[in-house]
Amino acid sequence: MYGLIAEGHFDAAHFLADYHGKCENLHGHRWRVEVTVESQELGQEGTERSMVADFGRFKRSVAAVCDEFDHRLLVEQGTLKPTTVQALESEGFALEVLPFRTTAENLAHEIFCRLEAKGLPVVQVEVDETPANRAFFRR
Ligand SMILES: Nc1nc2c(c(=O)[nH]1)N=C([C@H](O)[C@H](O)COP(=O)(O)OP(=O)(O)OP(=O)(O)O)CN2
Ligand SMILES: [Zn+2]
Repeated sequence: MYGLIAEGHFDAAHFLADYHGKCENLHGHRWRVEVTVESQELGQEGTERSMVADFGRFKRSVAAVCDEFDHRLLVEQGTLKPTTVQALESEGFALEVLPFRTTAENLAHEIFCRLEAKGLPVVQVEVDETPANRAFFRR
């Protein structure tokens, strides 16, 4: 098996509804993202001959997905009143409303799916909320 690993990161704010602790309040993280791709075979021709994927293409794809969350308020759909969402947007704040609770586990899964949709042979996405808090999604 061959593999590559690329790292990305994004800074964002979030809160965990129903948490019953300090994380229910709005706070921020610098999320670190580590993506692993694997393949039994290497490319046969062209730019990606003898590669799992071009490091450049791989890194840019990871960065592009991280950018979709960067400097945004990540909001689980339905956890803020529509009038609050409208008020924040009318102030010019960028929100990313997501159909899941914004845990590191769910973010790892979402990033996995977005990278897979770009055609990368992803096998694992690790998401660190802090150097001590790490989650991953693996398939
Ligand atoms: N399994 C998970 N547990 C928690 C998640 C998560 O995504 N998955 N997220 C949070 C919060 O987002 C929180 O920001 C991080 O939790 P916590 O470790 O409690 O906070 P600190 O890093 O500030 O830790 P201190 O030890 O208080 O400094 C909670 N749980
Ligand atoms: Zn948090």
